[in-house]
Amino acid sequence: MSEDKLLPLRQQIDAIDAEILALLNRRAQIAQQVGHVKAETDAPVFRPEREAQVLLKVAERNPGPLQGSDVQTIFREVMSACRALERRVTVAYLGPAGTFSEQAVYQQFGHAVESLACASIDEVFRAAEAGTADFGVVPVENSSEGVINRTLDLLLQTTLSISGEVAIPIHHSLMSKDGTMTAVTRICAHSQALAQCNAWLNQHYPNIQRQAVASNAEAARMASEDATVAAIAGEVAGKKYDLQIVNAHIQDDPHNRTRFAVIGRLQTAASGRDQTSLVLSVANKAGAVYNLLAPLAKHGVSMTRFESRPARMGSWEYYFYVDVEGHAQDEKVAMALAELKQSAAFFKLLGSYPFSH
Ligand SMILES: O=C(O)C(=O)C[C@]1(C(=O)O)C=C[C@@H](O)C=C1
Repeated sequence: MSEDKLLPLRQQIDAIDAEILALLNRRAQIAQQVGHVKAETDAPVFRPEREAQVLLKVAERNPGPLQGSDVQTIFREVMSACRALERRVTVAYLGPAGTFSEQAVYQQFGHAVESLACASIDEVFRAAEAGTADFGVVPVENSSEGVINRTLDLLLQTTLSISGEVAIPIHHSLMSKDGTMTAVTRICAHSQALAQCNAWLNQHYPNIQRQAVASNAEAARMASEDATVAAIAGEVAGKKYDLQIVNAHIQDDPHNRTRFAVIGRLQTAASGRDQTSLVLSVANKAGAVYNLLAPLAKHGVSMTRFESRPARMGSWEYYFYVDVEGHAQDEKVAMALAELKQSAAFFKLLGSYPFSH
């Protein structure tokens, strides 16, 4: 009988689990001591640069057979639980629960956090600015649909910094109460999700009405109460509202991803592999943008992202959202930024934080 063979293997697993448990609690005790040291100087509990270093190190050291990314998921939760012994941080996000924004919160902070669902991106900023939340998580850009304008506008005005970045794959599923489309007369989702699945919907359900609603989670809630509604949402939202999958992964771009910014009062220290975000504008004359960016090339700083937004002041002026490799305190980045600041009509450092791709 295979059970006879399983028993000794399970005994070995039990013994190893006891060792892991003892080690985890030893680690937690040290984290508590770290917490006391930090409390003496009112130092920040969440240290994104340190967590990024720990996660990088475990992936590098991992001998297998466990996959590096799975080991990182485990250690993210270990650090989250240890951090919660120091203090449980509160993180505001664009709700309701079950959205990809909530998933981004857990991807950055692990599950031992207090997550605070907000009704709008503005409210996430307000919660973090007012201190109701320690951090906020806001969507910045979707790989198929482009930038989230409201977030870019609010980053321009806020007193907060970007302290981290999370990119998560966005997989949409078509779901209904019974897992079929028999009774369905309406497909509901957030307008971005409808756009991201447009070609698939045209091909498979060209004659079913589509309706944009406030969020995919709201669509899932509607579908759970009404058999004539199907929702497009992530599977987390589907599970939350007990929906069945009609078709999984229906987004037109299989590599569809959304980047989220972690915003807070914290200025993240250098981790060794960092990125810096800034906003610039220049006077409207020929060659101005080219000249503006010259200091980056001069100091050998790579630009990883360049996005322009109209300044909305009547004239055709633009704000440029630029990401560069490195931390603002790295010597060559610091020199390049000082020169950029001198020549730009407007300069705002949004923050430096661990590189996450
Ligand atoms: O090293 C610290 O500063 C800690 O508080 C410990 C720890 C960890 O568990 O490793 C926990 C929280 C911080 O965000 C970083 C790391």
